[in-house]
Amino acid sequence: MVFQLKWGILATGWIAEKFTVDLLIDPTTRDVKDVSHVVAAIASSSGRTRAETFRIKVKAPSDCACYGTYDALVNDKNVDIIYIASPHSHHFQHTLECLYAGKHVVCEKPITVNAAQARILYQVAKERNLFLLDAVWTRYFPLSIQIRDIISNGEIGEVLRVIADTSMGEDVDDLWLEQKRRKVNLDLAGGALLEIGIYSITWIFQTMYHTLPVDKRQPPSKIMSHMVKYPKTGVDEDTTFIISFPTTTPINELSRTSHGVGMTAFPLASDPDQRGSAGPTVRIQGTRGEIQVFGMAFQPDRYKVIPLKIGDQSVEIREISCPFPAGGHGMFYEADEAARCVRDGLLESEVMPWKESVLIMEVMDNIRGQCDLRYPESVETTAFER
Ligand SMILES: NC(=O)C1=CN([C@@H]2O[C@H](COP(=O)(O)OP(=O)(O)OC[C@H]3O[C@@H](n4cnc5c(N)ncnc54)[C@H](OP(=O)(O)O)[C@@H]3O)[C@@H](O)[C@H]2O)C=CC1
Ligand SMILES: O=C1OC[C@@H](O)[C@H](O)[C@H]1O
Repeated sequence: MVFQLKWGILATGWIAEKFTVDLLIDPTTRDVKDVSHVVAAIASSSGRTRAETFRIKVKAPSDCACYGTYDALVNDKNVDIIYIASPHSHHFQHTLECLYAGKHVVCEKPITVNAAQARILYQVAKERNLFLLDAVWTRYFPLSIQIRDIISNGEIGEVLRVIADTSMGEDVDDLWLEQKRRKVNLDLAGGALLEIGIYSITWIFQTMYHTLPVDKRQPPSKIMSHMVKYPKTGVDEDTTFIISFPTTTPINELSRTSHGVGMTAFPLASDPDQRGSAGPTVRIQGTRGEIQVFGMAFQPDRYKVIPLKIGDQSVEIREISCPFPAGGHGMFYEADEAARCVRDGLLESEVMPWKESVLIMEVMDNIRGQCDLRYPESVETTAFER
């Protein structure tokens, strides 16, 4: 039996289009036969015409409802789950609105602006018995799953250092002048850390934290950071951080730490020619070898497993390519995960547990706190404003 999930799309911007197009791709093209997706409704706060134009553009069926308010969408009885694609400044309010209306939710990254908001969302989802997913898409890729498995199987030994760089190579003044100004707008919780630095943190967490058995996962023991602000708006345009974790392998009774070095920037590029000439964007370094990930850290397409050479033994390097099937953007993987969780009556996904999602928000709070980046109270608030 194929389980069918009926989606509502909240907001019609850039990523909403990518996600909706991916939802409409036949799942069997990626060898998925147990779940399928229906785009049941689309809502735009800019009016019904905008929602209808979006529906036609993404080629959603003509019986898909189009609304000019988010309120109408959350009250549509034909919708099981809502994908939230508004700016992150609005994720807390929009997710609460959906949960209070009894809808399951997949919310774009970052799930909220701060950890306090995320805790409230997960609490409400729990109380109302609703599924809620932090849609940091990269985690759900086959590439990420394969890499986590290689690490969990011990193939590169204990991971003691991860270096992850998510830097876009975008002119910040151009961002500010263009329609993409959301990314550097303080009022919309802009800045490199929340926009793309979250992917460097994702790589650090999914390789150094998530690969441990649940009862061995420990929060970071220390975080250090440095930020460069964009003078016109005060958001960060370039942020670097070190996140240390306690390890489970003390040396001579002394505690030992592993650490992730994360970088993120708008004006610099981690993969300048987009062909990997500058090297990997993520390096996962273990005591018996290294995994190198190529391509933008949010959408990598290949990786190498490089065993440590010991003595004269020959070393076999494996290079694995993971293209997205059917011309997809790669967002269908998180949708499939959501469908399976809803089908199985789960409230959270094992791939991105609520606890880990909150921890990641705490890390970003900590970095912002160290570097004095605070958003307006209307954005940081934990009050629900109807
Ligand atoms: N996973 C990924 O790869 C990506 C994720 N993202 C995340 O998705 C979210 C949206 O990003 P993106 O699509 O680039 O943003 P856009 O600016 O392209 O779209 C955001 C949409 O949100 C709606 N919206 C509601 N309130 C506001 C408001 N006050 N100001 C502006 N827009 C508003 C609008 O849709 P409408 O008028 O229809 O209501 C708007 O089109 C962000 O949180 C971002 O972090 C972004 C890009 C890639
Ligand atoms: O989340 C993101 O990942 C993909 C990028 O293109 C985009 O700018 C960013 O928001």
